[in-house]
Amino acid sequence: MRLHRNLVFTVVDSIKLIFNEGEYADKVVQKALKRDARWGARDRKFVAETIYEMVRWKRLYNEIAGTKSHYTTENIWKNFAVFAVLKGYPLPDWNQLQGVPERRIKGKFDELQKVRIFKESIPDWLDELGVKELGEKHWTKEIHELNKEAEVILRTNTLKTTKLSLQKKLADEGIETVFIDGYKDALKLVERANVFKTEVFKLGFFEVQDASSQLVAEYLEVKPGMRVIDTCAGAGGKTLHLAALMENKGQIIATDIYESKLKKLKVRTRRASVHNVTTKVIDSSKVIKKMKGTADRVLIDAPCSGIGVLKRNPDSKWKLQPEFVENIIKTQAEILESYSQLVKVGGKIVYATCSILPSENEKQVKNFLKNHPEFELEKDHKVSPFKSGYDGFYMALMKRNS
Ligand SMILES: C[S@@+](CC[C@H](N)C(=O)[O-])C[C@H]1O[C@@H](n2cnc3c(N)ncnc32)[C@H](O)[C@@H]1O
Repeated sequence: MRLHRNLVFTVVDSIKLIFNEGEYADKVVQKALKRDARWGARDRKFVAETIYEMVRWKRLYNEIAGTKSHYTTENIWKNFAVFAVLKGYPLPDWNQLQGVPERRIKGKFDELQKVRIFKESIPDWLDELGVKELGEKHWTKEIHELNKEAEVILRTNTLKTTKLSLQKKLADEGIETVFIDGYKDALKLVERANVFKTEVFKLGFFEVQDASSQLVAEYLEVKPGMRVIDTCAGAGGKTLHLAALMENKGQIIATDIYESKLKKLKVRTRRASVHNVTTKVIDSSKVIKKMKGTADRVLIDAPCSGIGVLKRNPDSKWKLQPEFVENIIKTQAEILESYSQLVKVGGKIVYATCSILPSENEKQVKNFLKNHPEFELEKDHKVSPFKSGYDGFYMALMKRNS
């Protein structure tokens, strides 16, 4: 296990882009991986994982290294030194790594394990919010889990193949996967790999989609031939799943306020051979008005804090602000109020988020039901990252009775 100069320099430059230029970690990682075509799988793995680790543990490393959050190149190297020492890399004889206090780093790390904001490397406000919403014991478990690296999960596109056949084809391309109990169409990668390069991806045989997220479309109880509105469709992760569950029969109207996302959705439908989706940009209140009371099923996959998916987006810990969470809670209530009206009498809606905060989840549903006696809650499901090992999600199925 040796540190290679060009890989570490790429990591340092990438951290600058994320923390000083405000770029998104996943985009920066993608760019970094294109830097040298000669890098092998192990080099690429080192670059991607080290960038994510340095983002995830920023506050912990800052505290150990005595660096401030605004980064000079010198400070990034100091944080990198903390990473290298804690991961057990022998330090090379480079100028940037002269005089690294290895014993002090290890001692400080042990000392900080007693303080949650440092141990779990989170901002004060997020820790306070987590404790307030979930209670200290529950929050401590969830945030610990949310700091682990996300596994790669695939959803079989049942319009094109079966899970077993997909597993065999991936194995032929050198990618080992396993089934996961309780997730009908999911395959889990045994080892991280770039699945987007495979032939089976190009053929539309699967989508990358976390296991918890795969529960949402199923929760809506769709059937072939139904008219379904996916109100916050984004780039269509759940739209594609709905289409597969509906066997491409019936109609799905995918809406969002961003046209750019719906364009990506269209590209994905073509690859997945999905034929029953039309898209509509919500650019005025008329779009919603026109569709009132017309749907058998409505999915409201609401915008949220994303606290349930911190594994996947560790930079959200630093980008998210308390004001954003307060505002998004108001937006969710408005969205639920307005889009629930799209369903017919006798039809059903699912309200879902990728958050674990009751304020964004069961409390929203409770408030909505208080003001809407025409709806009843059939069931709801909280997916705990700690208990499941996957993303944190919430979903509630409600029926419109009158
Ligand atoms: C959780 S994401 C959706 C993810 C998507 N359903 C999927 O499975 O890939 C929430 C989406 O809501 C959209 N959004 C935000 N405000 C909205 C609004 N007022 N009406 C409709 N969509 C909205 C965002 O653009 C974002 O794409």
